[in-house]
Parts: sequence; C-alpha cells; structure tokens
Amino acid sequence: MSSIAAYYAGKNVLITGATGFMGKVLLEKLLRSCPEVKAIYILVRPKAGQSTQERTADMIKCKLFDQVGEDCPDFEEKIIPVSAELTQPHLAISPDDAKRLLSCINIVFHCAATVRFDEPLKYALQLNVMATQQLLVLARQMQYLEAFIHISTAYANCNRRYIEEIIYPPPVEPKKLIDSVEWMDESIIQEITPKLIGDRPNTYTYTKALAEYVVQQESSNMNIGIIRPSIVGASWQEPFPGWIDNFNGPSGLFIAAGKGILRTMRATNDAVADLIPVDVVVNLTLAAGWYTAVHRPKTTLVYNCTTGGINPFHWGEIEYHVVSSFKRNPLEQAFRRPNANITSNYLINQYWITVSHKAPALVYDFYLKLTGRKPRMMRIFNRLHKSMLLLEYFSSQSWEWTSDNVNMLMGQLSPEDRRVRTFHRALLS
Ligand SMILES: CCCCCCCCCCCCCCCCCCCC(=O)SCCNC(=O)CCNC(=O)[C@H](O)C(C)(C)COP(=O)(O)OP(=O)(O)OC[C@H]1O[C@@H](n2cnc3c(N)ncnc32)[C@H](O)[C@@H]1OP(=O)(O)O
Ligand SMILES: NC(=O)C1=CN([C@@H]2O[C@H](COP(=O)(O)OP(=O)(O)OC[C@H]3O[C@@H](n4cnc5c(N)ncnc54)[C@H](OP(=O)(O)O)[C@@H]3O)[C@@H](O)[C@H]2O)C=CC1
Repeated sequence: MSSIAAYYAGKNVLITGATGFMGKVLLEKLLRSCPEVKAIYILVRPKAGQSTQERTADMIKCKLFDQVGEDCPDFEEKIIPVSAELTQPHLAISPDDAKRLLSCINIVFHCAATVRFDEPLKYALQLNVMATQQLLVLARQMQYLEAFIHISTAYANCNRRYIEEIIYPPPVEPKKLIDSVEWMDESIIQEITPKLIGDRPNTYTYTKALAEYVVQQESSNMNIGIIRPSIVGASWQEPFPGWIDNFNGPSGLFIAAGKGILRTMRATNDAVADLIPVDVVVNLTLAAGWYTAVHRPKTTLVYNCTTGGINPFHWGEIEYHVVSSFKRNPLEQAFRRPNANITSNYLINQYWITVSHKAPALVYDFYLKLTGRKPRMMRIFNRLHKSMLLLEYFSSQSWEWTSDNVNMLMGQLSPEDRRVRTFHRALLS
C-alpha cells in the first residue's frame, strides 16, 4: 500500500462541495485509491426537492463511480451524507451532526464555492468567505483534526502577473466588507461592486482572494494547506479519460464549437492557456492532505496547481485541436461543421461574429418561424457571447505562477505514490 493510502487508512474525512465537479472526483479517487479510509462525510444541501440522502444516492450512480464500484463494491457504506447549507448560520448543520463531526474528523477538504463570474457580491461573500470562516470555526473544534485543505484558485490574485505560492494581502479587510454589506441594500452593493473588486475581473476571483486571507488569519493551531488550481478541465486518466460534468471555463465553449455553433472567439493566440485535468488536481490535493497532516509544516503552504510553467499550451493552438478533435469525434445533432477562428483583433472578431454567428442565427430562426417552430438560435448566441465576454479576461493574457511547493511535494512522494498520483512534470511533459 502506498504511504499516502496508508495514511488515509482508518481516517475520517470531511469534504464540502462533494456534489460538484472537483468534489466528486476527489471523493471517487479517495474511495478507490485509499480503500482503507474509514469514512467520508460529505456536506450536501437538499436541492430541487431532493433530500441530502437522495442527492447522494443519485450522485454515486454516475459513470464516474463505476470503477470504484467494481474495485470496492461496498464503497457506498463509507460515504456519510450530512445535510448542510453553507450560507446559513452554523452551515445549517444539526447539533447532532456537528457533534459527530467534531468527535471524529481527521482531514477536511473544503471545495464548496460559487464559481460564477457574475455572482452578486453579497452571495459570493456569503459562500466563498463567510462559509469558509464558519467551517474553520467548526474545524478548530475537531478533536482529532490533522489537516484542513482549502481549495482556492490560481486566479485569486489574477490582478498580478507573477503569482507566488504565498497568501497576498487582501484587497480589503474581509470583516469590514462583511459588516458593510450586511446592512446595505442589494442595489447599493451592485452599484459599488466594480469599485470594490477594483482590478479583479469578477466577484469570484475577488472573494476567493479574501477567503485565502481568512484561512490564513483563522487557522490558529491547525495544519492548513491551500490548493490553487488553474483552469480545471476533463480528466486525463482517472477514473477514465474525458470525464467532466459542467460547462464551466472553456468546456462549454468547446462543446458549442463542437456543435458548430461557436466559430469565433477573441483570445490572444500566444497567451498561455493554463488548463489542468481534474484528476491531476485531485492527485495533488490528496497528496497535500497527506503531507500537511504527516509533516505538519510550520506555515500554511500554498500549492499553485498549474501547467503553464511546465508544459505551456496556448490559446492559438485551440483552433487546430477543436477542429481535429471534433472531426475525429463528431458530436450528434451538430448545427454546422465545426470550425474555429481565434483572434485578438476586436474588429476581425466582430466581423466573424456577424458573418458566422448572427447572420446564420437570423436565417435559421426565420426558417424555424416559417416552419411553425420557436426561434432559438439568436438566444443561444446571445448567451454564448455573454459567456465569452466574461471569459475573455482569462484568454487574453498570461500569468506566471511559481511552483516550488508543488515540486517539493512531488519530491516527498514514494515511487509508488508517484505512480499512483501523477501531478507533475512526468505527467505534464
Ligand atoms: C472558436 C472556437 C473556440 C473554442 C473554445 C475556445 C475557448 C477559449 C477561451 C476560454 C477561456 C476560458 C477561461 C476560463 C477561466 C476560468 C478561470 C478560473 C477557473 C476557476 O477558478 S473556477 C471555474 C470558473 N467559473 C466558471 O468558469 C464559470 C463561468 N460561467 C459563469 O459564470 C456563468 O455561466 C456565466 C458565464 C455568467 C453565464 O451565466 P448565465 O447566462 O446565467 O448562464 P448559466 O451559467 O445559467 O448557463 C445557462 C445554460 O448555459 C449552459 N452554459 C453555461 N456556460 C456555458 C458555456 N460557456 N458554453 C455553453 N453553455 C454554457 C449552462 O449549463 C446552462 O444550461 P442549462 O441547461 O442548465 O440552462
Ligand atoms: N472548475 C475550475 O476550473 C476550478 C475550480 N476551482 C475551485 O474548486 C472548487 C470546486 O469547484 P467546482 O467543482 O468547479 O465547482 P462546482 O460549481 O462544480 O461545485 C461547487 C460545489 O459547492 C457546493 N455548494 C455551492 N453552494 C452551496 C451551498 N450554499 N451549500 C452547500 N454546498 C454548496 C455545490 O453543491 P450543489 O451541488 O448543492 O450546488 C457543489 O458541490 C471551488 O472552490 C473552486 O473555486 C479552482 C480553480 C479552477
């Protein structure tokens, strides 16, 4: 058994955001690669009329869990859903559940967040900052806690071009901001948000930066690690290649391109597209949990989980890969043959939007109307163009992240663990 798997044996783990994209992969990898783990408690909110238990039962039916179902048929018994709502006081965890968590949890992985770029600031603060504070309060009371791993983002400090594995001073003292927005009318907050977020592009990156500072300030005597993934995409190897369950980041645009809908996008061709597979991020996250608990670093270590410094890929290369990939694996019911044009020139992009997006959409909607059907193409393009405007900030420039802590962590792994948990040069080159 690898030393990381041996560490997690007999441990009780708490995961927030386990129903999310990364949380699911983390849950699955922990179950499959650390079969002796004692229990994994997952905070799951009731949603869309489904209870916490029903959501969890549905979740583990998804294809992602097929392999672990074969390897460890009783894996479901190790998953303990706990009802929670992270924007509520005490995370809406019942006293009995809280008591149980305090008495047994050894490692916490905090993945839950809102990742929407257009999230109203008050909600983003509630979920990404205040819920993190609340979770830290809970974690501080856990009698047997050995590590608390917070999932941040490589873009928390995207207002800097060179980002080190350190926690930077926050744009504002979180408590002051939280106290202010508590009494402010939503419309006032909306109005001052652009001034508050300053040189950050959205409330997501702004609140993730605040959360890192909160984690550092409220860590007291806990062993804490912070993981900063860049743009997380589909799985590379595990549990099988190509698994993803959302349209976030470039994923939705790749699908839109594969359907022949999206044909032009504004991006800087030689800007680094720092994409990283979700299983690689999860491997690093589990390794960081092990290292934090076993080696107990004196300070909170930050891990920039990025690829641009190791094996850079560029947005300009996307055109070729989009066209060739969808030629090999065409999507069903495509609107048109996929084609891709990436340009940094605003006017050229506007020309192609008119010629390749708006004109065909108008013609097709007119045809739908003529044939008695509801027009829909223009609405789809409008949504896509909104997404693209919000994503352009990230595709029009490059960042440089240091990775000393990631390199150090890789160096600490046994040969067996390096084989099982690739997250480094060997993988990315
Ligand atoms: C010419 C060919 C080009 C080929 C592709 C080129 C790509 C290059 C550029 C890509 C740059 C990507 C940079 C990503 C940077 C991420 C950096 C940070 C990463 C992180 O730390 S966390 C992840 C970041 N968060 C996100 O990525 C979320 C971003 N999305 C949003 O905030 C919202 O979706 C958005 C954009 C505000 C739109 O909101 P809204 O209009 O309310 O739409 P919904 O989100 O409700 O979605 C409605 C509907 O559409 C589906 N959907 C959502 N996004 C996309 C998309 N990008 N493409 C296609 N479809 C999308 C969504 O699933 C919903 O469907 P329903 O059926 O549920 O209604
Ligand atoms: N995806 C990416 O490219 C990157 C992600 N990250 C970080 O990774 C983490 C996970 O991201 P990702 O998996 O993509 O996000 P998802 O949106 O897929 O998942 C978010 C998770 O948070 C949970 N959640 C949201 N709101 C609440 C709430 N009020 N109460 C309880 N749970 C809640 C969701 O639960 P529910 O199912 O109930 O909605 C879901 O499990 C985040 O911290 C994000 O910042 C960092 C860099 C890149």
